[in-house]
This record gives sequence, C-alpha cells and structure tokens, in this order.
Amino acid sequence: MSQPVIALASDHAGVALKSELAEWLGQNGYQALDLGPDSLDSVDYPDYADKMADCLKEGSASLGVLVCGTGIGISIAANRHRHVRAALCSNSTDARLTRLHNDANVLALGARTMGAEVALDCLRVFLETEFEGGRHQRRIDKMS
Ligand SMILES: O=C(CO)[C@H](O)[C@H](O)[C@H](O)COP(=O)(O)O
Repeated sequence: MSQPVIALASDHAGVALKSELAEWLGQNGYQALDLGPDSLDSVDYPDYADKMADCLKEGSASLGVLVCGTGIGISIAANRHRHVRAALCSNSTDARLTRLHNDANVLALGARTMGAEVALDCLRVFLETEFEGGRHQRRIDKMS
C-alpha cells in the first residue's frame, strides 16, 4: 500500500522543527514532501503558505504542516486560499478537534512557542483523527 504524502513548509523560524517533523513522518509510515526552505536564511512566510496551497490544490499531498515562529502568520496566509483550512494548534486536543470538527487539511505550529515533543504529539493526533462529518460538514460548506 502506498504511504500517505504529507507536505511540510515553513519560514526560517520553522526550519529546524520542520526537519524533526519530517523525520518523524518518515519513521512512522508517511512520505514527507518538504516544500522548503532548507536553510536558515530569512524568508517570507506567505511565499511558503502559497507553496502549500498549490501543493494541496494539485493533489501532491493529502494534508500539510506549516511552521513559523508562532504559527500565526503562516496560517493567516494559508487561509487566504479557499481550499485551505489551516488550524493553529498548541496541543493535541486542538489537533484532534480541528480534524473532527473543521476537517482541517493543514496543521499550523509555532516553533518559537512550543517544544518539539508537543509538536510531534499534535502531528500524530492530527494524522490519526478522521473528520466527523454531519453537522460539521454543513458549516464547512458555508465557508467554501
Ligand atoms: O509570522 C510570524 C508571527 O506570527 C512568525 O512568527 C514569523 O516566523 C516571524 O514573524 C519571523 O520573524 P523574524 O524576526 O523575521 O525571524
């Protein structure tokens, strides 16, 4: 069976955490598709949010992970795209509920505001939780 492809992107503040997340994905049955950047040189998070939006639109990955310093800027930028539902999560409860209720297709994390252990916990729960549908689908339809 083919491995689910999970796209990752960040700004410079999120590069190190993004690498840890990509490594975890590779070790846990997923294929990590790293959209960059790969250096610590300063970049602008909207450019990488746009790369993620394009990647999801063309179907190269089913879900994505975005990382910046706080996760705020990059999630704001990603959510300007109609097909993106990026959720900034700070714990695994956020990650579970945003999959269950919002069918979030992008997990946003803050590299300067959370430790790698919590980030990995968010990622694991995000990937293991299915959308509940029902009344939640109606609400999502109102945003599309
Ligand atoms: O967009 C942000 C704030 O929500 C992110 O934390 C960015 O990573 C941050 O603004 C980058 O700041 P820097 O001073 O250019 O490293």
